[in-house]
Amino acid sequence: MTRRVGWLDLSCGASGDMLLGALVGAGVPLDVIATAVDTLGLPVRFEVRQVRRAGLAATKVDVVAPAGDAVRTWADIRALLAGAPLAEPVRDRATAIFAALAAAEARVHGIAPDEVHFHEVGALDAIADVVGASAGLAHLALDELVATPVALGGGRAMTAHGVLPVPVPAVLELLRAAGAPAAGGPAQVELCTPTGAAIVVTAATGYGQLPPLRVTAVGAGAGTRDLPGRPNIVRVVVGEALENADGGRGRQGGGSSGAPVVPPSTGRAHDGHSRGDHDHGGHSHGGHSHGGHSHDGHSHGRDHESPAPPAPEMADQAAGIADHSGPWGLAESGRPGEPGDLVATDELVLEANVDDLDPRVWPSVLAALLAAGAVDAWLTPILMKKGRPAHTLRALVPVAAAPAVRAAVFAHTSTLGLRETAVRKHALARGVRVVEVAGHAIRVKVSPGLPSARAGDHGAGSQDTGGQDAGSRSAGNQGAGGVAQPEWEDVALVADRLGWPARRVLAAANALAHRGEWSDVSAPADGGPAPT
Ligand SMILES: O=C([S-])c1cc(C(=O)S)c[n+]([C@@H]2O[C@H](COP(=O)(O)O)[C@@H](O)[C@H]2O)c1
Ligand code: NI
Repeated sequence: MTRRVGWLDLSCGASGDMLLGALVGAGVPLDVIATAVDTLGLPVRFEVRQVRRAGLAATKVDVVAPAGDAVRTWADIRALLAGAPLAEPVRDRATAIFAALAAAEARVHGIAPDEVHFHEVGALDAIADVVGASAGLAHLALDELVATPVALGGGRAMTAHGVLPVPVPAVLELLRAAGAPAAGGPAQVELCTPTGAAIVVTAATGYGQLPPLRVTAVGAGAGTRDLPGRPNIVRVVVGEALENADGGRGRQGGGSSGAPVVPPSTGRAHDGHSRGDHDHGGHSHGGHSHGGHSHDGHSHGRDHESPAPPAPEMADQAAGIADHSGPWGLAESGRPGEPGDLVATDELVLEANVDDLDPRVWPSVLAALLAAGAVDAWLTPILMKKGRPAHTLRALVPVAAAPAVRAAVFAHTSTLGLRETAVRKHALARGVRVVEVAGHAIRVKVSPGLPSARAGDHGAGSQDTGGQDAGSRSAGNQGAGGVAQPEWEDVALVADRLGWPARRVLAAANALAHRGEWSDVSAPADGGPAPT
């Protein structure tokens, strides 16, 4: 009998939405996934679109869920899964995935599994990822699922626990418990999330390179961000095992597909959902405070990844990823940037005058251009030929992203043409630091400014007027020529979590930045949106 074998390429990490995209890309009907998730009766839905990641076509699955979802306990989720009319294999696998997450959280925080309160990983979109992936895997009906070692990334991630080192503790614990192979890097960002790791270690029957297969389907699941130089995707390959393909070579693991597959080292049964090394039994639930951190919000950073950036600003904007070259980015010469360096890049400005688009469409146009790789996109009201009120749409675009942004302009607007101008952009070398406002991390973009601007600097705060405006021009201990800009998305998120007016959070972040009271975090958090 033909054995159906799947292979996961996790060389760019793993997250729930990337795995879902890979499954859909490999031919799992979205309906199969959506129908399973619908049985839970949660206010979530899926959106699927085709995108490009570093030039490769990939399937992007987004879980659309209301913000501000409640924290759930392991018991809440277990009961939700137990009570839903799910197919048994789907329920079993989803329960096993969350059981693995609960066991990992419990160990990391030194509490019992029943005391675990999930934050991000218990949010609606994570539940949809887990149940959807379980349904997709059941649909593929694989006899084996082999995974490459998972790329973990590095640096720091901003989470409901505050700023955590990457790999985050829950990911490491999931890997340890499953005996799964992994490696740090290749980028200094969070490449593998707890949800991604939990799905992988629960579903994988072994680890290794692509087994000998007659390939029948290939899917590429996209992460949210398009990162220069490295496709931010998970790939799944499905095929029929070539049973004699090892030509008599011994096999390293229990895989029957002929591949040198290494089984997980814990000796668990590989039925796809049996995890003998965890205590996932029925429990009662108590309160829990995760290791003294505050947990009153959610951040859903799901993807990751960065190449060695050609221009730090591009990396900043595309991915919220710090450069790898030192705290101040790469100088024009290519050497690690020093404070005061100007970093120059060649980019394009794409523009078109448009007089016939429904004005309600414009915000989605700007969003689409940014998603396609534009560094910035903006509108200017104009009066054009024939006295018509209209808009000029402009996008600042790295050369490599121009094809995707051009395509997005034509797809999302009514224009029949566009103009392009080559521009040279000069950006101050900058780094990313993190300040904490009432226990919540906020990223701050920091540059000491040009030496000429710092010439009259007489030391930190010497020219500062205090208050919230001063924070943006007087970058902590960098002096009056410097710049420190709190990330607005982080400020808004923290304001929401604290129930404070955003201007109060902004003022507090600016004051901390002005005093240089930040942590030396060279990689920005990945839990929040990319810095802009
Ligand atoms: O939600 C919880 S409890 C949580 C725990 C941990 C630990 O490592 S402990 C980390 N995180 C971070 O949340 C985001 C989202 O994760 P998903 O798996 O839901 O995509 C991510 O940055 C995790 O590192 C959450
Ligand atoms: Ni945790």
